Amino acid sequence: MESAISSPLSTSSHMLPSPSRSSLGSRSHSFPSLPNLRYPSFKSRCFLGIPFRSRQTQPIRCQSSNQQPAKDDGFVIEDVPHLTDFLSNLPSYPNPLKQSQAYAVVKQTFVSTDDVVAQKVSDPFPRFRKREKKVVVQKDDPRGVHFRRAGPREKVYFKSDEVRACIVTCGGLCPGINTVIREIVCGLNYMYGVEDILGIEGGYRGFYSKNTLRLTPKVVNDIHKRGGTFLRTSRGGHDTNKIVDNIQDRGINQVYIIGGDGTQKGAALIYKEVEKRGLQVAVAGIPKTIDNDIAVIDKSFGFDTAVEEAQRAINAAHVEVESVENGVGIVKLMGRYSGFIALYATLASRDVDCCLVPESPFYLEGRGGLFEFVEERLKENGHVVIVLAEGAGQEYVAQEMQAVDGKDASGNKLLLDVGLWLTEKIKDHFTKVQKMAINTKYIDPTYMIRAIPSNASDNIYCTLLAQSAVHGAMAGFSGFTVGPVNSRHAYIPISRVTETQNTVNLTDRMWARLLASTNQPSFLEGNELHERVDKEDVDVINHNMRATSI
Ligand SMILES: Nc1ncnc2c1ncn2[C@@H]1O[C@H](COP(=O)(O)OP(=O)(O)OP(=O)(O)O)[C@@H](O)[C@H]1O
Ligand SMILES: O=P(O)(O)OC[C@H]1O[C@](O)(CO)[C@@H](O)[C@@H]1O
Ligand SMILES: [Mg+2]
Repeated sequence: MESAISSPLSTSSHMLPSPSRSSLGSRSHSFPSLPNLRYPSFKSRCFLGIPFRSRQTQPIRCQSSNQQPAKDDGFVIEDVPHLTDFLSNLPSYPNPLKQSQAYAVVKQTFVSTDDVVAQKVSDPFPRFRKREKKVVVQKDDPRGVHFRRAGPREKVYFKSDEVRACIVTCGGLCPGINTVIREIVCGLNYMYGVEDILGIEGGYRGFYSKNTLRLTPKVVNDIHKRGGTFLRTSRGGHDTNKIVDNIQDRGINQVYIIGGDGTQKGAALIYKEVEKRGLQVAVAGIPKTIDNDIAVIDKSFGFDTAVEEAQRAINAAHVEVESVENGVGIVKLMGRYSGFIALYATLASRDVDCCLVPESPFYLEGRGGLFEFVEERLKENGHVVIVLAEGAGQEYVAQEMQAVDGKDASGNKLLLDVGLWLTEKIKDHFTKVQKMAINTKYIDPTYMIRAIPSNASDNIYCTLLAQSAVHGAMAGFSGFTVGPVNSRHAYIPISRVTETQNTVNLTDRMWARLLASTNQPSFLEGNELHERVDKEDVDVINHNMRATSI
């Protein structure tokens, strides 16, 4: 029973009416406080009698009498909220999947409520223990941070015919959004018999400024073959109260939110407001970003597709510069604060001579600088291809352009065109300083790598994400994000995926692999430019770039 972990779940056969503004908004709810169950909770939940411990807190003993004595073995679970945390009498029902033909022959239809996913798979005593490292673990397993494993539960907290779900997509595009939309609709309908699914158009602002779309498996049948988002998207416009008012007004009780870090922050606020109002509304986040910078999860959907599409741009640059004398190809790829697309596209291609990412400051002049490297490669091969992430070298461009600090509607800093800047710099240097004729080709495929449908593996990944989100919402979890951790899908507290961003770790083997593959300079030793942008400056710049006005 789920309650072993989190809550005294009632199995009464009565269902609370679907929340509507009139039934819930006007009442003031005082739900009994459950001292060891509430969210943000990490403070005092128990797992098999062992208290969960957050990264920040010390273990706290569980108060219920039937729990085993606490043992501090460093096992930590970062759990997600459950509707029963604040709706203690919420009835549950047997999961209709039991009757579904899809799961009829599955050995273990339901995820064991004790299953958690280890954030890091590392055996602290590999020499002494003769056992396999496991990703999904149960009791007596090693210390470390764990998340609740995603998947269908034996009990659900919604009657299928009382579900009114909605889906919204926010932020920039990403291959696979339509697949996620499709699979949420089909998953709800085929697995749980849900028929009432609404599409919120045009991002968060669509909740309060647009009519909804009715989504059925038939309506979404083909959308995965198209790029973009069937529901359209926007930046800005997050107004928590207006959104939750609208959720209440429309009687929506499951909200699926597809979007990046900003969107997930918005989802956390929606969940908090829903909890404050005591609504039986499951809020599920599906993380999306082309930049692959979402913390905790292994990889974000659409990333592989984008890397694949980037090959075409790199290939074009290579063909162009190979065909002329002293050809210098420059390809700018997306990646605001993290250079994953540039890194992986470079590693995949083998035609790239040098990859520049925001995480690794580079410099142009002097020993070990980019100009020297370009010159060497031109002498050696007659051509050179540089791939750079759009966020790379922003500080240098800003210094020279004295640009005004522009922001988009969500408060994200608008980037300067580093590709154009670098092209001009290289041109200038070789023509004026080196007196050497070069042939530059600048390719900026920015939107082309994200405005396409997802490839086969991303499609499968999107399906898993969507189904995991549906299982989680039906099981009564809320305020969670879903995603693979160590290749197993898990329910992750939203704050864990928004508190930091994944960036390319320069001390990691992957960056070393790239350096080894391109044989480019690491730019660790620098001249004037490098010295000017010391670590402190880079930190300040990064901080400023991350700052949003919301
Ligand atoms: N801190 C925040 N709190 C509440 N809402 C936010 C916050 N940051 C962003 N949002 C809202 O989330 C939506 C999307 O945010 P944003 O434009 O930053 O894209 P994103 O979700 O980060 O996706 P990506 O950056 O990958 O394109 C916008 O509607 C914005 O208003
Ligand atoms: O031009 P738009 O649509 O605001 O999106 C651009 C940004 O969105 C992203 O794709 C995702 O954050 C970035 O890489 C890029 O800078
Ligand atoms: Mg973002």
